[in-house]
Amino acid sequence: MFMSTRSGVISTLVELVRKTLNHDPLVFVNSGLVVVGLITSLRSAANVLYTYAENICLSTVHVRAEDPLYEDVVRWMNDHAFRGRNFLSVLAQTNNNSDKPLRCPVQLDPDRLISYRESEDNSFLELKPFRGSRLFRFRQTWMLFSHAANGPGCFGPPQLDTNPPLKLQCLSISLSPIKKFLDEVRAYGRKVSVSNVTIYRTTSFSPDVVRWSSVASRLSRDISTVILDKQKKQTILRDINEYLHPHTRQWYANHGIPYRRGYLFSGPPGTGKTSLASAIAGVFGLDIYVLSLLDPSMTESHFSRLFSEVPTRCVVLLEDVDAAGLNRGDTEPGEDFIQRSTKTNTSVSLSGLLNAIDGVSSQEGRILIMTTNAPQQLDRALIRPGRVDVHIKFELPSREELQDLFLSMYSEVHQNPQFSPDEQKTEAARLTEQAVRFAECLPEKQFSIADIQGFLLQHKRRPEDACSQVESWVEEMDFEE
Ligand SMILES: Nc1ncnc2c1ncn2[C@@H]1O[C@H](COP(=O)(O)OP(=O)(O)OP(=O)(O)O)[C@@H](O)[C@H]1O
Repeated sequence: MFMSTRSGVISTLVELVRKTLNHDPLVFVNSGLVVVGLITSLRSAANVLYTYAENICLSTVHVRAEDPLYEDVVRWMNDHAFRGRNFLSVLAQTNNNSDKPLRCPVQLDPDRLISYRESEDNSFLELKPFRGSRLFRFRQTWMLFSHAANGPGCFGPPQLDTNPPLKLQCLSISLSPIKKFLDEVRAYGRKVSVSNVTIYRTTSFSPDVVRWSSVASRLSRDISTVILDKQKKQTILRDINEYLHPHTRQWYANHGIPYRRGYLFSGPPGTGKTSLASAIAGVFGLDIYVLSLLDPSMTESHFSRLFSEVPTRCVVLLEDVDAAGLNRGDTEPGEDFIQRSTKTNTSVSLSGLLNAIDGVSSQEGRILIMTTNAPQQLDRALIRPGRVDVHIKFELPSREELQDLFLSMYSEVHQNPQFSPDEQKTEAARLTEQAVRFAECLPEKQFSIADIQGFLLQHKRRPEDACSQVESWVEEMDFEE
């Protein structure tokens, strides 16, 4: 009964369409089926052809997200192949890294507060091509750049926080066109970031996936702005200079010694350990890879993998190594000390740390800098030669260092280009005299440079105020302690 009603409705509908269009509707249905079939067959044929071509005449190079090359390729594509082209799917981001100085609406007047809401903002909106495939031409060769959204077969919004690898392809039986492209990309990356230091930190994408990601690219700190005993500064610079020299690498290889060098920077907080590490990276044109043993997402296997994934020449900065509490504890003679650790604040064991530093998979050519406030708490195994080759002790500043800090803070005062050379000389002499006075008002080896810098920052442009108020600041600080 129900069946006969339904077939009745269908035949009425077919009759209606036939009368309206003057054609048999089944012809449309059949034609539609043929078109769909054709499209499906063409797509499968294209897929087969593509796979075939990929195997025999398409060169393909994959670039993993954690490799520094990834950033270089993306930067090159944005600055060249994507420039001036319209894209419908882009990643919008606020770029705060502009080096352009903020134009100030009015002259600085200490008694007049300025609201910047209405003023020019030096951050800008960047729209970057994000995911998808783009065909572009590099030196007469067509190349395909692909940046997948999600894994194959996934629907939904793209995962913005995970970076799948990049794919570069070109129609060639040799990899040489892509290799040339990558050489160009690297050279461009070096040119753009010549005076910058890129800082990489670990990012946890999931409990199993912890990767290096670049978190900042900054103008490198001038080594002369780091206040440290000249002898110590020279020692470390000479040592690193010699270590990085290509002949040294060969020397290590000839003598069968693993090509690695480690430095320990110890001293009270705020004395310049991290500042020196970043200035060193700037001097030698290296990037910094920061690792923390206290990172809750850091397991022992992540730690050793990340250590082995850093590039050949870079600074690996392991900050506050003492804070992890890694040491062997009190051991009986002959006891396997590495297994017996005292209570720690990290899931990386002492043996895991030692293995990462100089195990077989540890990267050669890198510079390891460990910083600590309490070197006496470090296990001897961690700081033995081979793991720590040079120990630089940072101290609270001496009188001479206090003067250096003062002069470095107010260097623009006498270098003012509006002064004649004679005026500059007079100003320089006055500043030196103020620096001596300032340093005499401060007790030696009591405050850290960070403390004193904090005070000087309150008088950025007025060295005479810093001189006249430093005594009361010392009294205040003594009282607080
Ligand atoms: N020796 C120094 N020369 C120049 N600036 C310094 C020096 N020491 C500290 N500072 C200033 O103090 C601040 C903190 O310095 P930094 O982070 O390098 O100290 P640190 O010794 O690494 O401290 P912590 O042990 O707490 O990590 C920075 O702004 C830095 O400019």
